[in-house]
Amino acid sequence: MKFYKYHALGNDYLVLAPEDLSCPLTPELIKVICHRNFGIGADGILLGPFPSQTAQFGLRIYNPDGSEAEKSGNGLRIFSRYLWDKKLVGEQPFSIQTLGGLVQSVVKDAGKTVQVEMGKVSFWSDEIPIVGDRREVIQEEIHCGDRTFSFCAATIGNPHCVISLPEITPAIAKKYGQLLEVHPFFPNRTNVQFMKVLNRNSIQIEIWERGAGYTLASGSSSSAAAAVAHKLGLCDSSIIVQMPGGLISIEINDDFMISMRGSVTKVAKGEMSAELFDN
Ligand SMILES: N[C@@H](CCC[C@H](N)C(=O)O)C(=O)O
Repeated sequence: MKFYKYHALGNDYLVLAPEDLSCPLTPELIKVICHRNFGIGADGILLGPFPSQTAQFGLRIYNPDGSEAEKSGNGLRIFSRYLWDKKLVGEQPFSIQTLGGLVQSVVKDAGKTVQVEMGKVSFWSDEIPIVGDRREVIQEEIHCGDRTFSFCAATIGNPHCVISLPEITPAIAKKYGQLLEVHPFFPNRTNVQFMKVLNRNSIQIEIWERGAGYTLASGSSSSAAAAVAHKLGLCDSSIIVQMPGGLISIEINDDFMISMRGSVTKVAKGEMSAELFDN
């Protein structure tokens, strides 16, 4: 089975074309393919393009635990670059349908940069989803292990839990991220971001991704964390998000529509061995 590998700031994805699948992409198969020792290794799989009734291209996004994600910012930049590499798109904007909604994408700088109109961030509990009465989830308390955090919840198609702290570390994201991902507040689990506001136009985040664990960067996490910083009045509408893997630029309009811009790097193309699927 043919595969293409890309990374967006160290968040790595495999792109598989539906017509290249030699068997159904089951959760078990996804786990093996994404495994860093027993497979190729990836933070997720992008399966597409599919025909779509509403967009030029349809995309399915899978986490390395085999679950399906509604949206992925880095995944969308990577998939856009893949479409550009395949000469299916050029310099003009194009649309992609995900389970988490329709986005507009444009490839720039000879494929090195992609800008995605990611859609709208909502803080409404029923849209995220998060348990309890319908409300915008802003600075509520959540108990987790030996800590109680103040958090905001948001969705940009996929769910996010954003915690603002004076200092953040990878260790904090790893220790509490895995507990918050499966916290009973979030019926569909959640992505988690620990955020440090640096100034009116920049934040730093550490990320724990639903279904993937600790990652070096995330586009939907950048969008959600920047939207929270803006909603809380801590940042303006143009925000640089610093992550261990690098920087993403976020622009937020008055309706919390998000424009995300960042780099993509092509890593490899190859052929998976049938032996990989033996067990
Ligand atoms: N890496 C992604 C997010 C991928 C999906 C996420 N793990 C989820 O389950 O929602 C990004 O760049 O946004």
